[in-house]
Amino acid sequence: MQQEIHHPIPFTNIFNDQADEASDQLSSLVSISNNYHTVSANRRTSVSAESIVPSTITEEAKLHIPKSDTQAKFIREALADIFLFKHLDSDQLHDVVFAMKECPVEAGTCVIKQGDDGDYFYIVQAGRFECYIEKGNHSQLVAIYGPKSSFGEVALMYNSPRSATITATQDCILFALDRTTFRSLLVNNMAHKRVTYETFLNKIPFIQSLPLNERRKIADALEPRFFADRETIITQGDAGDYFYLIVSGQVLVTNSIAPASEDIILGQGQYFGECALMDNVPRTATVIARGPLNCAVLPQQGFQRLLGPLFDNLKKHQH
Ligand SMILES: Nc1ncnc2c1ncn2[C@@H]1O[C@@H]2COP(=O)(O)O[C@H]2[C@H]1O
Repeated sequence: MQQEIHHPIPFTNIFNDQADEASDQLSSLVSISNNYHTVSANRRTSVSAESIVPSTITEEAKLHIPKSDTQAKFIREALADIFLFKHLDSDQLHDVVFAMKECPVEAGTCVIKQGDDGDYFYIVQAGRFECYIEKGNHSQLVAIYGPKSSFGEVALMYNSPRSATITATQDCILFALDRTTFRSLLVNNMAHKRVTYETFLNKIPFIQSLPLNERRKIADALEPRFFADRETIITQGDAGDYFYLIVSGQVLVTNSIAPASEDIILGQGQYFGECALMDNVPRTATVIARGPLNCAVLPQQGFQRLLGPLFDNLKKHQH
């Protein structure tokens, strides 16, 4: 059901358009986040960080914002759950932790406005945010973010406009990572993963129909998972969490309620785990590795967001 959203305060872009240097951006963030009602709503028209070569950020240019041990621990724990950061080494994670700036946000503040340029990636330290996608005069609630959740990565990853509007529903505290640091650390990693999965995705029938940029988004969101022979990947009755694509190897899909003859074997380029995620029901079968198995998985949120438009198609191709 669609619902109307009324912003308690008129939206203002809480960041200005003059700060090309990451350090300038962050100092603006601090002063502006305390004073967001009065800030100019001008959108940035150019973003210098786009042209950055990922590995060329110099030691001098790196931000180092002092943190308490508790703050650093909190950010590390939050990053550990965010797939984008999973491939960073310990030095890179250290850079992320100390580039993040703590920002208090008052209830009612619109932190991200759909359609704007992206300037920061956020981790929620405290409080609650709502994420809406605006279509015409309506806004649809698509996510709620609490402590350790993150948002704001899409526009930074793809140089695209903000894909949703995000508003604080109570007084909150965010950690914000500037665009320059985000891209310098993550774009290299993403490029590598994209190359790895793009060719694979191009061979999967229901994904082939998507435009190139959509296929790339899926490649970027996939995470590798490896399983040993006979390892149980999914247990019937459990809640759904991931969608699995088989990169190499085979699985046995078995339904304890249906007769054994219903068991099926899936191999390279096929997928499983979609039913529970599409229909929001418990896992409908148990899936076991048949020999060593290499999968690429999409977490539930990414699955809904990236493959949502293909659900009809997915159902048609269902085994
Ligand atoms: N359907 C969705 N479900 C969850 N989060 C979303 C959804 N659409 C957009 N977002 C988040 O909202 C953010 C808005 O800014 P970005 O597009 O940079 O990054 C986006 C994601 O982090």
